[in-house]
Amino acid sequence: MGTPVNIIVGSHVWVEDPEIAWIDGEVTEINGSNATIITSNGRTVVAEISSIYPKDTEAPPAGVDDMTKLAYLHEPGVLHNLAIRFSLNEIYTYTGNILIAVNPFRRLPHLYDIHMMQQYKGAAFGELSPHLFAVADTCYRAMINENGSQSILVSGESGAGKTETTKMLMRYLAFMGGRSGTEGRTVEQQVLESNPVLEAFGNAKTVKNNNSSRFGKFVEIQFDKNGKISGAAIRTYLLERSRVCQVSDPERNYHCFYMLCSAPPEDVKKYKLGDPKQFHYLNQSNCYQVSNVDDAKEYLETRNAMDIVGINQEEQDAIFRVVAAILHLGNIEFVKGNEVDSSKLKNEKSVFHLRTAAELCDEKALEDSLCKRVIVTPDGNITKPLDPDAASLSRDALAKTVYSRLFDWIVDKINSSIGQDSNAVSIIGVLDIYGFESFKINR
Ligand SMILES: Nc1ncnc2c1ncn2[C@@H]1O[C@H](COP(=O)(O)OP(=O)(O)OP(=O)(O)O)[C@@H](O)[C@H]1O
Repeated sequence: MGTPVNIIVGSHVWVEDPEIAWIDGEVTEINGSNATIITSNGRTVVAEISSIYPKDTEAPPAGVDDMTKLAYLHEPGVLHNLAIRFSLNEIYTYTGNILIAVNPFRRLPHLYDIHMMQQYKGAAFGELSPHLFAVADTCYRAMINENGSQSILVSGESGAGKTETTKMLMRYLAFMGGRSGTEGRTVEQQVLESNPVLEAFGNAKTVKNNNSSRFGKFVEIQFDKNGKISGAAIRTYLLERSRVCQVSDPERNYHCFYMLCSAPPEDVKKYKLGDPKQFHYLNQSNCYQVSNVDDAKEYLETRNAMDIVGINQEEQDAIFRVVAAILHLGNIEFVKGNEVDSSKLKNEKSVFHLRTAAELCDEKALEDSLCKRVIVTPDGNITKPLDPDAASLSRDALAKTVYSRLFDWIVDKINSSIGQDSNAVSIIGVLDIYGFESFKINR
């Protein structure tokens, strides 16, 4: 990336800065492979020539809307251009036909209203300011004109704004391909309405994002020969299972657990729940609340969203019984049993939680499945007791499996209620795959 050959005394350059990443300055001296630079904030810095980059002094003060127009396409040049545009409330910038979005972390409703959609409808790519509607519009037109399916990939680190972007893309596609005057709710409405349900079960508060999707999602919008939406399917990938039984400060488990603990008193009583602090799967972290989120309200809204996507009351009750059973399962503790390397339930409290979790199945079978392992041999099955640590591990494995199956079941249910069109002529797929975090220690 570096072009050290061009750097001479008097060159305007970018040099690394510990606080603001890159700072501009002027080279005042060159000594072997080092350059002395006076930065624009008045500091004198000595840096290796190979680590400094030329600055385009003729670049427009408001930046460029397509990064391919930059004289130097290097990291400081790109970041500087995005920063200037961001300071002018321009959160979108192109690099060729790729759209870069910088998360504004505040609502900008004027960017996404119906007037904006109307402006982008049919406009050539690059004719108007960079916008995700331009990407969606190009995609839709390519599908119609070339009679072929299209995909949009939304990628970025956690908290970058992928899910919000995906929702806006879907809104635009619904605006273009939505049917008007049909009876009942349209496919596109149903897809958008399924978001709160998926988020309740698949999103959690993380260090980077209070509403982080812990699964990847591929939304497939199906179109008929007239370019109208005729069906849709949501496919999910890689739900983060470990979160169900392991959370650490300042993160939370999946939203649905806290919602259920904050449900109206009759529901809390029915599922034998209470303060989230009582539950092992929730109290490993001290974070129980998310700022500006009312879990009690979210519970009612999730129930309402479930009604809308076609999950009936009986099914909703079954779903929440499973969620509650997982919390009870997590509170079952084990101590050493009478035999060597065996385990038994620790106390009456553990018996209560086992019994409650077992309301979904058989109590004895559940206890055996946690405290014993069945080994299949050619001579028949051998049952081996498990020590308390191994029993806790099998409890956690069960919780994770039950939760991920519950999640898959909910996704299937949403899909069957939205309805797929087996005669669809083409599809537009939007892939929103969750951001991977880079920690000092990756677990
Ligand atoms: N275009 C936008 N306008 C306003 N706010 C936004 C926009 N994009 C993102 N945000 C804000 O940033 C937050 C995080 O965005 P989002 O959940 O879409 O990130 P993500 O990339 O999907 O993260 P993760 O991978 O963790 O799920 C949102 O809750 C919202 O508050």
